[in-house]
Amino acid sequence: MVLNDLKELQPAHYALGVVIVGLLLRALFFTRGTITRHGQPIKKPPNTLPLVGNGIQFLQSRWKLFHWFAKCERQFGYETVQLTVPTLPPGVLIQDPRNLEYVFKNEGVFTKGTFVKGRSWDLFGNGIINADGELWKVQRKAGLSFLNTANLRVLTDVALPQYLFESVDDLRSHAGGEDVVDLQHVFHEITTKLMGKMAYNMEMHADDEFSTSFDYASGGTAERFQNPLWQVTEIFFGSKLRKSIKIVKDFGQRIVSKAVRDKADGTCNSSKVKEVLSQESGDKLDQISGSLIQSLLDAIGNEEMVADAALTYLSAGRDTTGQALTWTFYLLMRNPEATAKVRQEVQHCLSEQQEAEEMERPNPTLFNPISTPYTMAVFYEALRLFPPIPFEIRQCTQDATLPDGTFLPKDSVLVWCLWAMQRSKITWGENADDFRPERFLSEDGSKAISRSTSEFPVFNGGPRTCLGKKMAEAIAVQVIATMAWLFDFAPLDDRERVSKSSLTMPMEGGLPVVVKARSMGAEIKAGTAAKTVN
Ligand code: HEM
Repeated sequence: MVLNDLKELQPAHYALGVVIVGLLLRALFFTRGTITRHGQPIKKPPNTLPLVGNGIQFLQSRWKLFHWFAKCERQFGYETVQLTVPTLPPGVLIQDPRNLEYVFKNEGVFTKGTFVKGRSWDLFGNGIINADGELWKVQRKAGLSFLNTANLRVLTDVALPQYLFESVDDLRSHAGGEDVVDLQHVFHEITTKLMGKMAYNMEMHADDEFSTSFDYASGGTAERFQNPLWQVTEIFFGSKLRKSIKIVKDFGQRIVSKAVRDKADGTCNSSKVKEVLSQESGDKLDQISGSLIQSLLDAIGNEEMVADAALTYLSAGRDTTGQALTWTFYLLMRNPEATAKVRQEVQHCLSEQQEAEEMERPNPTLFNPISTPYTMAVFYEALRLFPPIPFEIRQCTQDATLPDGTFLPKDSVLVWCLWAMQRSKITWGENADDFRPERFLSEDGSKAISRSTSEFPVFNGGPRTCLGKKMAEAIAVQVIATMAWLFDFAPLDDRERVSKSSLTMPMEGGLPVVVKARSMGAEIKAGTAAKTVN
C-alpha cells in the first residue's frame, strides 16, 4: 500500500531520511524497563539483529511475518521470547496457553493501551475494540442487549436465509458455464447485507464505496502495527488512507443521524423483534432493523461515540465471518472427502425432515451447530488454520509477572499470534498443519467440541470474548451446509492463497472459482429411500 503511494513522494526524501535517523537515535538512547525471567534476560527470536532488533521482520509482508511467528513457536515451544523493534516499548511474544489464560483473566492489567489505540484511533475512535474501562463496559452491555436470543433467532430464521438465497440464485445464474466467480465477494455480500440491515437498517453491499474504503482503511491501519515509523511515512504516503478513513467516518455519522431520526419517528423499537417472529407475512426485515444502533444510542448519549461504536460492530461482525467462510471453502475445495462428509450430514438432515423436492431449495434453518456437528467442526478447523484476527496485542498498565516467571515492566507490549499458536504441535499434535475437522468432534462424532480459549483463542477469551461468537457459528453452518450441498466449486488454479494487509484476514485477490450446480437426482432418490425405510 505504502509502495503504491510512492508517486506522492516528491521533495520529501531528505526530510524523511532525517526524521528516520532521528527516531532511530532516539530509540537507541531511550531508557526502557527490562524484561527478565527469574532475574535473567529472556531469549531473542531467530533473525534478531543488532540495533534494529526484529524491526526488519515487522516490515515484511504479513504472510511472511505469520510464518516467522510460527517459526518462533516451532523453535521455542511455549517459551516467552523477547520482541525488539526500534522506537517501540519493550515487548514479548507469548506462546504458552497458561500465560494467555492469565492475560485473559487480568483484563485490567493487560489492556489495549496507547499502543493499540494510538494506531487504530483514526478508524475506530472510541469503538468497543479500542475502548478500555467504563467506555468498553457500556458498549459491551449495549451489544449484549442487542445480541439477545430473540435477535439471534431473527437473524438465523429470517434475515440469513433471505440473503443466503439471494446469493444462491446469483450463483445459479453463473453455474455451468465458464464464468469465474469470486467466492470471497459472495460471502462478503451476505455478511455485509446481514450486518448492514440487521444492525443499522441500511441497505449495504460488498462493493459500496463505504465497503471498499473500509477495506483500504483496515489495510492501512494494520500496516501501522508493522511499521514503527508509520507516523512519518504517512505524512508522505498517507493521503489515500486519510481519504478512506474520512469516507468511513462520514458514513458512520450518517448511520447515527438516521438512527436518531428513526428514534424520533418511532420507527425503531427493539421490542418489535419479538412481534416479527410471530408474523406470517410482510417484509419482516423492515420491521426489526435498527436494534443495535438503538441500543447504542440508548446506552451512550454522545453521537460521535455511537458512530465509532456502530462502525466497530459492523467491522467486527462482517469481515471476520465473511473471510472465515472464504478460507473454509478454500480448504473444502482442497479436501473433497470433507466436502463429501458435509453433504452426507446435510442429506441426513433433509431426508429426516423435508420433502424430497425441497432438496433443491433446502431450508437453511435446519442446519445449526447441533444438527450439523461435522459442518461446525469444519468451520472450527478453518478458524484454527486461518484465524480471522491473526494476532493480538495488549499493553501492561503496571508491572506484571506472567505464570512462567516473565517479568514485564509497565507499558510493555504483549503479542500473541493466533496463526502460530493454533499451529502449535505441542497443543494440536504432530498433524497440526493438516486440515482435520475430526479434532473438533466428540469421539462418537455426534457433537462439535471447541477447545479452551487459551489454546484456541480465535474468539478471544475472558471478559472480552467475542460478542458475536454464536451469531458467527449460526451463520457459518447455514452458509457452509447450503452452499456445499447445492454447488460444486472448482478453484481457478492451485496457487496457495495468502492474506492481504488488513486488521482481519481477507484473501489477497479473492477466491476465484468456477461454479457448477449439483444434480439433485441421486440425492432425491437417496432421500426418498431413507424416508421410506424410516
Ligand atoms: C468468525 C467470526 C468471528 C471471529 C473469529 C471473531 C473474533 C473476535 C476476536 C478475536 C475478538 C477480540 C478482538 C480484540 O479485542 O482485539 C472479537 C471481539 C468482538 N467481536 Fe468478534 N469475531 C467474529 C464474529 C463476530 C460477529 C458476527 C460479531 C457480531 C456483532 C462480533 C462482534 C464482536 C465484538 C462486539 C467484539 C468486541 C468484544 C469486546 O471487546 O468486549 N464478532 N471477535
